[in-house]
Amino acid sequence: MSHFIVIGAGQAGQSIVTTLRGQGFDGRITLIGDEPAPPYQRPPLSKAYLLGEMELERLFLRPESYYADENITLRTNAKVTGIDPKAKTVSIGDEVLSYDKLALATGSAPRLLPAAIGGELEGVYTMRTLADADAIEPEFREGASVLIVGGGYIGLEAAAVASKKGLKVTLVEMADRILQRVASKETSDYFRALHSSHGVDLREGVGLVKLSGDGRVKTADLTDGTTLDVDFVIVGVGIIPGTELAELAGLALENGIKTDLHGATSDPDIFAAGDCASFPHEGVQMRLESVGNAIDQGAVVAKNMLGQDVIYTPKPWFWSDQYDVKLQIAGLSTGHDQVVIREGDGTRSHWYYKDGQLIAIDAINDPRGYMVAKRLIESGKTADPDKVADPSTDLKQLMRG
Ligand SMILES: NC(=O)c1ccc[n+]([C@@H]2O[C@H](COP(=O)([O-])OP(=O)(O)OC[C@H]3O[C@@H](n4cnc5c(N)ncnc54)[C@H](O)[C@@H]3O)[C@@H](O)[C@H]2O)c1
Repeated sequence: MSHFIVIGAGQAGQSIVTTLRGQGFDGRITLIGDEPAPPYQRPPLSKAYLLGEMELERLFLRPESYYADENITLRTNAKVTGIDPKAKTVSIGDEVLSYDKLALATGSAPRLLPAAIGGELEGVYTMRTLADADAIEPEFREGASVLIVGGGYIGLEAAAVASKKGLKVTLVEMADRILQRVASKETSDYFRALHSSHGVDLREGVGLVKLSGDGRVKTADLTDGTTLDVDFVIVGVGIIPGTELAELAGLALENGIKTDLHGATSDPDIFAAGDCASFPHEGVQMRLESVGNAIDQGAVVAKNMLGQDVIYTPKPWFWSDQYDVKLQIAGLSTGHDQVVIREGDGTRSHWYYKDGQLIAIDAINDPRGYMVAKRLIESGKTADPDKVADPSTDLKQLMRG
């Protein structure tokens, strides 16, 4: 009987095994993860879970009984230590498992601050895993002072939770503006104003010089010359794709584990999906760090592991919850040459165009605008910018062109 092994029990790994069974694969499946919990959703960790508004079980992607019901061997707390592509085996310490097809869904790890600037002091946290969220949660005491390093989604979502819980929040972003890697200037402007209105001391173009303390962090020296007293620090300075096993196995790497349009690595029996994997897109090896990518690319990889011929076409979508604001993003705004702002009753959306073509939307409390733009983008259609900007235009009319 064929044995398919999936390394990495996150969103992409779950998508692969679910799709394998959904497609009728009746061979053996082993899903291996190094965390104690079964596959769970990460997005709520920096939002509802941290706020104490979500039970642990609701984080799980499937009830624990699912794996036995679907005859999937779920190995938790198991760290794969090596892959031998010639022998087609995977090692977990001394244990050796043989595979027919293998998928790497090894995700990513948070970038850490160097020990030389205090990154290893107690009270300095990253925010990626359930264990991270559980470790930080007790620090969220009303009146405590937190420094957040990094103005990406991790930093901003953590800042929103901290502010809501009555902490004194300072956030430093080294780049000129928050969200520079992932969003437009217009969207950065909106979120800067939102956080400032909630009392967050948000400093852009400011980095960290050093964290100090006797064992536990007490102060932070910043590049703007100030020194802050801090109770704890959250570091959200980006991620590093999980390529170590692939590298040890001699697989090709390029901006992550290099895959082709089918999600196959340089070894035809080994596939990769999710944060760890790059794929060809418009002349570059692109990597998308998102739940949507993990799910969609995972599904494509599963089908191709079964010998189908499915090509991965990314349809990027993201979301972020901060205070009472829901940001929904479809498409990629990179390279846009025009931004159209549409404002309605409590809604706002930024529509991005390149050479007259709608390429992305950032919708702020505007689920209808998001749905319409997402459909247009995914079907390669566009919408007249003047009509988009006019709040009296019925969104359904945009769909008709
Ligand atoms: N809602 C969502 O979609 C969501 C939520 C949370 C996390 N995530 C994802 O999780 C991953 C990690 O998130 P993230 O926010 O850590 O990564 P990120 O790469 O999106 O943002 C990191 C930010 O830190 C800044 N930075 C780097 N070094 C710094 C320093 N020394 N001092 C100050 N600023 C510094 C960078 O300029 C950047 O703006 C990303 O893929 C992110 O998209 C997504």
